[in-house]
Amino acid sequence: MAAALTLTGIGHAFLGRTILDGISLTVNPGEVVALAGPSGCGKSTLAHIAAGVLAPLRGHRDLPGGRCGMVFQDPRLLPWATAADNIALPLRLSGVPRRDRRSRVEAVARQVALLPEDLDRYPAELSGGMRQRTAIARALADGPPVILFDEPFTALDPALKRRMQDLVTDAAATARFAALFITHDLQEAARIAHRIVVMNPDGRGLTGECRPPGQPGQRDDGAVFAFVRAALSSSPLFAHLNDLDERRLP
Ligand SMILES: Nc1ncnc2c1ncn2[C@@H]1O[C@H](COP(=O)(O)OP(=O)(O)OP(=O)(O)O)[C@@H](O)[C@H]1O
Repeated sequence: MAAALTLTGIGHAFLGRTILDGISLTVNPGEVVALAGPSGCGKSTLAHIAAGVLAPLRGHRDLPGGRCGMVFQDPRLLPWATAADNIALPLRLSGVPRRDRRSRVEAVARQVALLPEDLDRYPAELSGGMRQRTAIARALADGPPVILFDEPFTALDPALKRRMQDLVTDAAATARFAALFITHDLQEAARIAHRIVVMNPDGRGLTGECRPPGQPGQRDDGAVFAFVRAALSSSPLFAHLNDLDERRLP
């Protein structure tokens, strides 16, 4: 099976300071890969390289499907456009005729549980959760083979966070996109991912990876808590996950 996203030997530096080095990673079609690592290790930089919005100084990015969606912590909606028009943006950019856009917008809105009346609202009229649903619907709209999630739920309260995680799990199972989901929350990774990849704290290479038992969407809370407790207390893979090096933070 050809990978949906392959990063090979990625290296990057800002202002002469190496941020990433020797990062190689693949995500297969239909697979949700959580990318974990301590704050400041370069996860967002890697996501921007994977999305193609930042050219790496070293290494190669291969995205055979050509397109990818992105969801950020800040939903980044156009404030002057309704939810429907925000969701339709990728369709408009790829030249889908107006008459076909509405039905596609309604279909992805249903997938993220937005109601028809929400679609005519402007971002300022929507709650934080509804705005993030709109951002996810926008990422799904043109059916990209890969979606990159950059800590999308970090700012949400725990109940909403769980609901959004379930939404991603359901959408990934239905639409079969490949997802690279960046998070420093191991519990989140353990709920939503098929595979967890851990970055070294200094961004130079990967520490390793593991597969939590079971499948996303089928792990109950007990299984998730047991995995996280064992991982944080005894696995060398996660020993530095909660380290904080403020010199590497913006
Ligand atoms: N445009 C930029 N110019 C200069 N330095 C940058 C730039 N973007 C990021 N950095 C630096 O690169 C390092 C890695 O940042 P990045 O945001 O990729 O890490 P992260 O692992 O996503 O962090 P967090 O988990 O806190 O979001 C940080 O030290 C940051 O200050």
